[in-house]
Amino acid sequence: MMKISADEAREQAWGRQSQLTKPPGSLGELENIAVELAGIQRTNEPVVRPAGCIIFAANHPVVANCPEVSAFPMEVTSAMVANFEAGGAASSVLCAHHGMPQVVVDVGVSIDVDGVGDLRDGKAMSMELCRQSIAAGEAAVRDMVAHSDGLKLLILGEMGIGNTTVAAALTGAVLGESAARVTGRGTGVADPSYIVKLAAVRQALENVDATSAETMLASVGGREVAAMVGAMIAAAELEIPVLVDGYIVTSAALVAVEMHASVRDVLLFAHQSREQGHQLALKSLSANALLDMNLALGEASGALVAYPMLEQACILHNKMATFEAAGIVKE
Ligand SMILES: O=C(O)c1ccc[n+]([C@@H]2O[C@H](COP(=O)([O-])O)[C@@H](O)[C@H]2O)c1
Ligand SMILES: Cc1cc2nc[nH]c2cc1C
Repeated sequence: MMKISADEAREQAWGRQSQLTKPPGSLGELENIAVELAGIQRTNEPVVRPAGCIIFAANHPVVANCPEVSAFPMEVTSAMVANFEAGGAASSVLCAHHGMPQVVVDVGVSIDVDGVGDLRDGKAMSMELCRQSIAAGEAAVRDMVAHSDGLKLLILGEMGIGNTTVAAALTGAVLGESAARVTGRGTGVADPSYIVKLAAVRQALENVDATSAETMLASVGGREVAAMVGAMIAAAELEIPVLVDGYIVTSAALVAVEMHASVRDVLLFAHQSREQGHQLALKSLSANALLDMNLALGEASGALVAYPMLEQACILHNKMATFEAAGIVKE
């Protein structure tokens, strides 16, 4: 298919929307989605099939050192990886339903936690490990593209007990927000644990290396978040739209956009998570999330629920009749 410039594609797409048999603007957000996808894909025939879903999984030393930050133990991360592979996780069920491949990439589920520092002292990862994780994310996208018949949409998700603490620390660091404004309940921590979680995020924000987005990622991030940063950078280079899931994926988006502003152009935001910090992150990215369904699961579930809306936006854009073709006189 002939590629045109992003501006030209958006202009043509708005032109087509205005000719379709509907009052102008009556398909609301579906029109914006179609035009946005047209711009990213640089065509007036946007499509989201074939789509692919990558889940990055990792554990976090902070959970070993301070288990109160999550309502679940870190063993659940590996158990859930097995559940994805067996097809029993929410996102596996939805991927199978959509006929979409789900690839699970282990970027550090088995970690050595003995005597290892964590995000509370600004030592979540060495810069070397952080860069390796970013590279793993980039490689996963390139691999998925190589094994697909022209990937048209990338859905990113994560699995990692403790990573709402990571997302809170990163969001607080990038946005300069307080721990209280970015820390939520994650998997459902009760009040006494929430106080400990809040203190962990506060400590991380005191010790974060705020020299650059990358140093923030290394000092208070996590491997799966770094991998998603790499995945977004690769997708932007390949002009593949990315449907962003919840709070943790959005915290990766904050970092990726700081590192490469052009990443923002390929991102669409599926939903507003229950996590309070997510709203602040979305606002700072000028993102208009498609759904607000009180979801707090992660693993790409919200993006997979929103996916049919993208598909419908495309088929309406490509297949509806124009006024001229239908012989309807507008005025
Ligand atoms: O994506 C979200 O907004 C989201 C909100 C709450 C929880 N999660 C998921 O739950 C896990 C992290 O929760 P926690 O309490 O262990 O930090 C991790 O595996 C995420 O996929 C995800
Ligand atoms: C059971 C379970 C499933 C998940 N999926 C993503 N994060 C999760 C966290 C838990 C605890």
